[in-house]
Amino acid sequence: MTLKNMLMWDETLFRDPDIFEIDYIPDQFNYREGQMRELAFLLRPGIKGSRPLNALLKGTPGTGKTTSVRKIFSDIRDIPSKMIPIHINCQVENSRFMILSQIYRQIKGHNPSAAGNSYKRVLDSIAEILLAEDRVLLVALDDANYLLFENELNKVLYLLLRSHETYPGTRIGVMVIISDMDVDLSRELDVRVTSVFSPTEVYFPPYSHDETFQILKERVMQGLYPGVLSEALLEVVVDHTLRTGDMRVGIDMIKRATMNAEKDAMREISQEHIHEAYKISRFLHLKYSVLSLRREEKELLKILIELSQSDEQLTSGEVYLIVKKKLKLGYTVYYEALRKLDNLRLINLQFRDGRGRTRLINLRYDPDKIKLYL
Ligand SMILES: Nc1ncnc2c1ncn2[C@@H]1O[C@H](COP(=O)(O)OP(=O)(O)OP(=O)(O)O)[C@@H](O)[C@H]1O
Repeated sequence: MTLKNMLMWDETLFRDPDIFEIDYIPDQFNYREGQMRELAFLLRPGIKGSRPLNALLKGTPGTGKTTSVRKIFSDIRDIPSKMIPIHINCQVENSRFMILSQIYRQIKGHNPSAAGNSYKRVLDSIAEILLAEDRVLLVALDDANYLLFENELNKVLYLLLRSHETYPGTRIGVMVIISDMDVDLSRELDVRVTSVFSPTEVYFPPYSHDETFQILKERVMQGLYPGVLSEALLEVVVDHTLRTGDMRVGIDMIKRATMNAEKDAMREISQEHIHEAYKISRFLHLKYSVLSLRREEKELLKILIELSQSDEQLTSGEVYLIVKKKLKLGYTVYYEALRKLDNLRLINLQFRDGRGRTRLINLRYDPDKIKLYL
């Protein structure tokens, strides 16, 4: 095909490409009825104006937590309700000030005034609105594992859940969403928070083989023309998806495989198209984790990559000597950054027996792959 013909080519295998977008909310959302019911039960008091019950949603990435919350929030907005539901993506809004500003923005439709440049002022304004309008606030902290650094989760929960002490009459409920199953919140939260935060836990188990197959099949039927992806090859996609445990990988693979087939001007996806797609889609997690890092965390990761080229086992103590010189970070900030990389599963931090605080550091991905996103 000439380049011109390629640009003009308007045949597509996608019936609706939006179906495979990352923020698409599916109409068909099966296998999560139990969790949705439980959430509805917890939130129900908020509709009438009481404080909703707090919830902790747990489950590995891509098990439908965000989608469940978005669907319930959309239902709440459709009925007469005193509750204002606010969804916060903590990968993006990762400090107390940013979260409060985002809550304000979602309520008012614009930024807090420039004069309100402290979290306290923003919280004052939010409380004022809630009291004046007799509204209840429900805040979903999605991917709250990103707030486990620098004590942000404690700070945010403290402000939201104890707001009635500072602003009597305010009612705020919180949903904390965690996708890292190794996180033990009871160890992360301090007493001032746990004394007011005893959430009901709602668990999102990984999807089974059959569930994954049905969910992906539904997407294919909606998003692609008939015959583009055979059931046998869909099985291959399902196997890869189960291996990563994240439904997003399957959805992304189907999109990429279809684009690969289009590029070859084929009407059907082949095994090779899927194979090529998986090479990229399996790194979805890596990509989003690296993109969410702060500047100094990225710099630290670069140093770890550089040092990992030698055969020496990396230890936290030795790496610090280099980090101190190159990045001028204090030990606490450095150690927090290491912990974050470990939490995001970019590195593995392991205790070494009998050597005090020093830890062994191993990269979890091929350094060349990480570099692609740095
Ligand atoms: N039961 C389901 N039916 C249809 N699509 C689903 C279902 N569960 C998950 N998905 C799809 O899988 C993708 C990931 O789901 P979602 O973002 O809700 O997961 P999550 O548990 O919030 O992940 P993370 O912890 O990484 O934020 C989304 O594109 C969503 O539409």
